[in-house]
Amino acid sequence: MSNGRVPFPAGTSPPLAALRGAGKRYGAVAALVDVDVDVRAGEVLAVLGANGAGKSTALGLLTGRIGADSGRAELFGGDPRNAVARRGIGVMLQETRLPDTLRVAEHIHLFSSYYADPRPVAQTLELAGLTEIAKRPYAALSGGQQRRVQFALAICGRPALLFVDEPTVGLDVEARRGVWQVLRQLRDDGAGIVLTTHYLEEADALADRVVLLAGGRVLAQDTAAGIKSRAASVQVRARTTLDLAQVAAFAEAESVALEDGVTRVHCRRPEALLRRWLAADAHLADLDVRGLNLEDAFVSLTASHARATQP
Ligand SMILES: Nc1ncnc2c1ncn2[C@@H]1O[C@H](COP(=O)(O)OP(=O)(O)OP(=O)(O)O)[C@@H](O)[C@H]1O
Repeated sequence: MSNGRVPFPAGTSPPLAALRGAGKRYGAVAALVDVDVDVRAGEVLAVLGANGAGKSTALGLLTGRIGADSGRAELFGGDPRNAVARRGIGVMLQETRLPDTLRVAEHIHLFSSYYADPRPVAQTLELAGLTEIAKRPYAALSGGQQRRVQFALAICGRPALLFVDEPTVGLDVEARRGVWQVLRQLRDDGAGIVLTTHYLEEADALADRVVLLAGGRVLAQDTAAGIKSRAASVQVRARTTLDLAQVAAFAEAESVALEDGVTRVHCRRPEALLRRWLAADAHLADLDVRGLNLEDAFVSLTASHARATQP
């Protein structure tokens, strides 16, 4: 265990940060409604949801950037708006403006100086894959390289709790895998990590737990495997002469989509669906039935939520 933190048996450590019945409105928009979430040491919590679901608002409350209208946010047992509590966190936001003229290593030196026990700068550079470009001015970096600098600034202080908002957008495959590896290493060293991402493959690869938000509410909070099992359990794909509306009208169909000429249906009772589909289409072809990955589960759960909340 590094960083001098005391290990707790899994599931028993007090949360590093939490939302307790938290709500936030922007005028008529309820960005978050009665949200309960916590994140513990040694886990990656992925906060998932469609655009506008409330992910950034949840991160804003947990990091003290915005205040809750109802309920509360906690950081290390205190108020996240307290600057002392915030010293224990590292944050990588979606958009960050940094002085263009400073060089990569200078940025990291400067940020490290804000923390009580920062990592050696050379180690931060190495972890973020920046060693070769440490002397380059920030303005001379590509978008992906600038994103890696922002990641370096979030981890340079050895934070007990790290917030990373879409950390791998714009990164090439190798850099993305590098960030995943560092996040896993920090988690294994005992840090808590809150990750938001639209790459569900990324959440599947990294998350110990997933919070799925829709319309500002928690739709599901579970392990990735648990989320998958809550969703419709099977995906059926086939080429069909029926149009999408005809397939969507099948009683068993939870959600339907057309991709490259293949119709995809999420359902709980594939046998019943198939009997109906085969009876309706004598030319059904290229049939494929399989379990859901996290992306399929996300689509299925959010589609059921949207149907349930339609006026
Ligand atoms: N400063 C603001 N003023 C007004 N409305 C806001 C503000 N910030 C967020 N909202 C609204 O609150 C809701 C939740 O927004 P939020 O940014 O938390 O969603 P998100 O899940 O992070 O979305 P995305 O995936 O697009 O980043 C949205 O309807 C958004 O338009």
